[in-house]
Amino acid sequence: MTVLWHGPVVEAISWPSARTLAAGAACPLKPSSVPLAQALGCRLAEPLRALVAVPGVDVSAMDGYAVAGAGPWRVAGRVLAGGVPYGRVLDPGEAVEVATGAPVPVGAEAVLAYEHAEGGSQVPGSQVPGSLVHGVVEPGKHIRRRGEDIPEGTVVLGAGAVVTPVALGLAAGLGHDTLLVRPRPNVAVLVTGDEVVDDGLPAPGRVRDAIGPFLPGLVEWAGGRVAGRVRLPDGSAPLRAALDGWPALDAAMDTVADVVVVCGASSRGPADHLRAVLADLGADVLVDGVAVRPGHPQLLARLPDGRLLVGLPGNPYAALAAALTLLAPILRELTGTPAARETSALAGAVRAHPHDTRLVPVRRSGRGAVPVGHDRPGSLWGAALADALAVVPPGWAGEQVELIELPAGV
Ligand SMILES: Nc1nc2c(c(=O)[nH]1)N[C@H]1C(S)=C(S)[C@@H](COP(=O)(O)OP(=O)(O)OC[C@H]3O[C@@H](n4cnc5c(N)ncnc54)[C@H](O)[C@@H]3O)O[C@H]1N2
Ligand code: MOO
Repeated sequence: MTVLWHGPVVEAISWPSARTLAAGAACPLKPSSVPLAQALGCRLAEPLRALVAVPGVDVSAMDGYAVAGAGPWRVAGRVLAGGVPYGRVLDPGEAVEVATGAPVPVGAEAVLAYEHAEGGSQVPGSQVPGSLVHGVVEPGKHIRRRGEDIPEGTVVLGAGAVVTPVALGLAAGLGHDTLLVRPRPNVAVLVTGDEVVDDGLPAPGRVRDAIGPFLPGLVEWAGGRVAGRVRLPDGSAPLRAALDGWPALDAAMDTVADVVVVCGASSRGPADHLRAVLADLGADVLVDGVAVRPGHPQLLARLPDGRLLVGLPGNPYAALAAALTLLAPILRELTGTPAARETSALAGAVRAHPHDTRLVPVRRSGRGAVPVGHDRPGSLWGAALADALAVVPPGWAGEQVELIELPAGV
């Protein structure tokens, strides 16, 4: 809740300084070894190597006959993928019926696919041993040699690569059960405000929580995960209890939070208790107000145990702007993710602020970034229409602007 402020005015830092300071306040989390499925979306903390060669032995690439020497070939046996390998060296003039992926016998020089063989059985796999097959083969045809796709020990992905669904499949194929990754930072979310309700139509004087619902997706997109969300009534005691009782918060989330986010209570009214509680706890306030619109009353503090706290304003669009200014750079730094920078011309009328950076919702187009409007601090409408926020510096005179990407849907 915001009420009139009668205290001293604190100088807000510039928007670029706030973002740099936030990134600088975090250090990459210690790498940890996790089962494959849990590594999805994380970044590799070490290069991914092939623990085995692919294929692991010489195998057939086709269903047919592994043959030695010139034809015709007398069929001497059959090997299926996963079956018992053929026990002896194939002599010239001999063939072994093989399935795709089955190891070819030592001595085999090529594989004759069923459809190119004559004299063999019309029903694959039902070849009468001792019968003759005819055909034309090129040396080495349809045999995948050991290590031909990926030699053992090869680095297939570098440290820092994102573990995508495909990378998980690759890692499994190369024999990995676990991966050493930068873990996803755990974020605890505290939503304050007596007027804030979680479901249904808000009664007069109430508002629906519009910040709690966008944070999990935003946090995930920036490399972290929301490990728990706690609703707090207004007042310093509940906030103090939640932050002072951080171990209790960890226990409630069943994990250790790396970052805590407080929604609302960030402004300067006597009823906005975050600063007082932080002072009381002995926290080190690193950012206290940023010269940006919207999102002015955002806050970054280091708690006495070293963990970081981000204070987001209660107005939802202001909260989004603040989350992209302070929270996203912290999460990227914790996961060792380099920041991507994009610039664009602005295709539409935008008025710069004399002192503050403006974050303007835009849609990228061939003509440049087009402002979509509907950008009042209390409304997420414009940001929902947009795919990026344009960073319009104070006094901007029409030059290219930086774009901050907005989290896309999945
Ligand atoms: N005297 C001053 N007053 C205000 C200043 C200032 O510098 N001096 N800054 C204004 C700005 S800018 C913002 S933004 C807000 C931030 O206020 P708080 O962070 O303290 O948040 P509240 O006062 O609790 O709420 C503001 C507004 O947002 C609504 N709200 C709160 N939480 C949620 C939520 N989870 N989902 C949706 N809407 C929420 C709340 O009902 C209020 O309408 O302070 C200005 N005042
Ligand atoms: O953070 Mo406030 O938007 O700047 O309304």
